[in-house]
Amino acid sequence: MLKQFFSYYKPHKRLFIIDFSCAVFVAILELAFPVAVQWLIDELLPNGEWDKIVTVSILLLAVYVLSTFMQFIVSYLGHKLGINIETDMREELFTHVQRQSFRFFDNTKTGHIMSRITNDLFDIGELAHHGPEDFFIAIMTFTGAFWIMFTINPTLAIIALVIVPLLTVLVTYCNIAMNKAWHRMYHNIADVNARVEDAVSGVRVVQSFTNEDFELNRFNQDNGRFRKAKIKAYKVMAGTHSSIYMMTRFLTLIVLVVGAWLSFNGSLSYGELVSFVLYTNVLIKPVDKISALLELYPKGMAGFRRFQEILAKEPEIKNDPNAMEVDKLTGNIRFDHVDFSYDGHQQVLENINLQITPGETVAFVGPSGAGKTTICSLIPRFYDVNNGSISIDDHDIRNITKKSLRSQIGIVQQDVFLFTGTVRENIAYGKQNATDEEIMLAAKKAHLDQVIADLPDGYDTQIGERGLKLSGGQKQRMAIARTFLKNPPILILDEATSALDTETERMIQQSLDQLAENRTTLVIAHRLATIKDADRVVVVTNEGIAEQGSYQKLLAMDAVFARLHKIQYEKNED
Ligand SMILES: Nc1ncnc2c1ncn2[C@@H]1O[C@H](COP(=O)(O)OP(=O)(O)OP(=O)(O)O)[C@@H](O)[C@H]1O
Repeated sequence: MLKQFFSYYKPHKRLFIIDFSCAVFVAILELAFPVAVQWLIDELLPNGEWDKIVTVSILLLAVYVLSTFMQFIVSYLGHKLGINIETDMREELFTHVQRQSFRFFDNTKTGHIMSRITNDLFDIGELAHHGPEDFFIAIMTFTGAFWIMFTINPTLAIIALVIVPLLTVLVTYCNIAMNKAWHRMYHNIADVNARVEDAVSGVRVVQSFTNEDFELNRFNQDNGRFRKAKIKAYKVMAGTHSSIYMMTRFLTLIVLVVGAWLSFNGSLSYGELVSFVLYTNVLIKPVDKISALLELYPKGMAGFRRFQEILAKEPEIKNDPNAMEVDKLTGNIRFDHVDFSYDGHQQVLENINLQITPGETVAFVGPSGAGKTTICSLIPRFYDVNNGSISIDDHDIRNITKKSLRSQIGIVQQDVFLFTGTVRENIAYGKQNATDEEIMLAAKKAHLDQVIADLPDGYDTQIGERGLKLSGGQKQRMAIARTFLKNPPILILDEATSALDTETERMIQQSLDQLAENRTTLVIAHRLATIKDADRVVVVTNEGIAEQGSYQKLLAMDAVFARLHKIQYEKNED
């Protein structure tokens, strides 16, 4: 995992080298300071060489100004390196998530994805900045300080070193405990995010059921679990820091007492004693750094592991290496012995055979849950069939690139999703490089031009998050307009005309009829009145395709369709 982690430094090698070199320079200066102090006390002070003392002090001042500048560079460039790596990872993750198939989103909570794209990556960025730099500098200063201490007085240096194995055991133990604690905490914050996402996007349902207290209760449970996990993580962290603090102070004390005794016996000069105590502090600093890394490393690595987990999930629907681009399909769709299951256990479609000719309008009707939407979801390869095949214009859709296949299919759903932005941007979603004229023409065809003219800023009106400032009918017309703009040869209309008043429905139906002209159209409709003019009606039941034919023919057959028809018209008469 570390190897994978370091591969993210590659594009920022130069930045890393500059940052790292400055950090090394700062560390060397730190090692040099006690030597200068020792020289000052033992050589210059007893001989009263004031001019030299002043020169050395000025030199030290210059060195410290330079060191401060280097510190600035280390801090600035180091963080820049961290944020660059974080940005790269975020882009990679976002691209990867965008490539995922529907099944991934069926099984992954949005809040969890958000958590990984924001919180996790923030900690990874911090680790990317501090991790290798602090680690190497800590090792360097530690060995440097120890080596100098050893040359001053080997006995005292070895006494000081005794603390190292103790610290190693402590550090390892804490590392394991903190790793666990942070991992748990990350899992819990992802749950909180998922809960917030649910409650906020579903706030209208929550409020209409006056279920605010219920939601608060569920939120509090997740939030409470997160609080508990975080407190535990901080407790482990506080224990780690204070144990390390105690050990390092204890070390200073030992060095001072033993050093004083050696000095009393004449084997250590005053300058050496002072320099030794100063070096003990230099020796302790890396331990402090490592203990800070102790906090960062498990956090960052826990985030990185979760980041890798998502990246390891290969998109289920992939392009075949030999997949071809299609330019203009005519819309000759064929289902050949198609079986499909969402979960691999429960069969949703079994042995479906269907042939749709170019330009034909086929309506799918049948009881709820029979698989009408599923049939239509297989055509743009939102899911792949388990057995059999689907072909368009005699090409198996698995041999066509996903992008070119989907560019040939337009989908208008009942539950229209619009993006935060203007009317213009939302219509243009159907064709990124559309001209204003094309956008206006599409709006006109969708009977939306008058509505837009009445909006305060016309095409530049902000429609609110997910189009909240528009009515249901207006949203649907926006979806129709952007499909007009896309101009695909194949059209899927998923219950596009339900839940609207008669006038709006009539208008939308007109737009849809116009949209369907010269295209192969699949309509999933519950309201039989809207499909009277369909070329063919396909009745889907839990057993598969029960019957198909023209509206009138199916009525005359007096079987499933006639029964559905009867139920619906009796209901309407009621
Ligand atoms: N994403 C999914 N994951 C798992 N099961 C699903 C998924 N979507 C639908 N199903 C199941 O597949 C079956 C067929 O659903 P589908 O939505 O295709 O039916 P439908 O005929 O379009 O129903 P409706 O008329 O109510 O929209 C149902 O049992 C449904 O629970």
